[in-house]
Amino acid sequence: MKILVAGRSGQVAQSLAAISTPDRQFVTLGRPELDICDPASVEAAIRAHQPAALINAAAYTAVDKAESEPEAAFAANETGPRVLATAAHQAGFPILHISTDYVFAGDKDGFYTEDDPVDPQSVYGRSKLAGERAVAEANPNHVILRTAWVFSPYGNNFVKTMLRLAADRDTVRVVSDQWGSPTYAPDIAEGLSRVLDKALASPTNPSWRGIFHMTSQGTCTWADFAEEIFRQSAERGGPSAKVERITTAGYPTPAKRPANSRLANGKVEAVFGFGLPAWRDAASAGIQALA
Ligand SMILES: NC(=O)C1=CN([C@@H]2O[C@H](COP(=O)(O)OP(=O)(O)OC[C@H]3O[C@@H](n4cnc5c(N)ncnc54)[C@H](O)[C@@H]3O)[C@@H](O)[C@H]2O)C=CC1
Repeated sequence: MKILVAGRSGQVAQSLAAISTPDRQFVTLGRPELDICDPASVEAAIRAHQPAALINAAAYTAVDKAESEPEAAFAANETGPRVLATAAHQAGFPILHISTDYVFAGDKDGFYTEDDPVDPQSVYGRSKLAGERAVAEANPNHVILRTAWVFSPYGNNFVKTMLRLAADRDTVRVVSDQWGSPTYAPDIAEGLSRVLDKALASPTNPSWRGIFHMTSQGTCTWADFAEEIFRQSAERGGPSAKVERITTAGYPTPAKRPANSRLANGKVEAVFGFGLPAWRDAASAGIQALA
């Protein structure tokens, strides 16, 4: 069985490609042959591969750059998901779509559930929220999985940045007033595959449709995450640095980040019967893969 994955070079797309088996082949496609904003290229990919489902792992993820490029962000994060969901609906199969903690304002005291009101504070967050709505409108057969703080052996991410910085400095300044769950893209890929099991086995069951939160277990600040990365890296003889804890105000960025990105995972556990590993175990797997 083939599963079409939009986005070939991204962290989640490459993690899906890595767990392909002869029984479940994740066919990852990206530009130029598959542009999610171009209906003709999406329809051609579906005709060529005859997949059983579609996963959208493509997105515009440059959070700060999005503030000055809203059209590009909305094209990839709203138009593209609508094109994919429409094509999947016409072909009669489900779409799994990935979204983000940035749909929330980040000012809640406690974990965000799927029922909490959204209130994105950045262009990226607004474009991702528009994408969630576009997918839900275009294809009732959808699962939208919101995740956060993604890292992996692939592409650019926080773990790689910390290890690179530690290679040539003693101290790294990291914000310590934003909370979330560092989530390992290979764990997201396993989670998507578990979701697919149910979605494909009982395609008419409405309980698996809708929005779900899926992050690592446990929460921390970016500074905590950096300290754990350096502790584990040092244990393996890799680069390490001291973390200087700073506030968000001390590290101004064009896009506002949610102070609280803690997502409650109870719904995905109840409906799909799994949870992702704890973030420290995820960090360990990531550092081992990079070593
Ligand atoms: N990176 C993170 O920390 C987080 C990511 N997410 C979401 O997770 C999903 C996967 O993220 P990552 O794997 O980290 O993203 P990534 O930035 O590593 O990969 C995105 C991929 O999409 C491709 N792409 C962009 N526009 C395209 C188009 N028009 N046609 C085809 N491909 C296109 C890019 O070339 C890139 O390969 C995204 O939906 C993202 O919004 C959610 C929360 C946090």
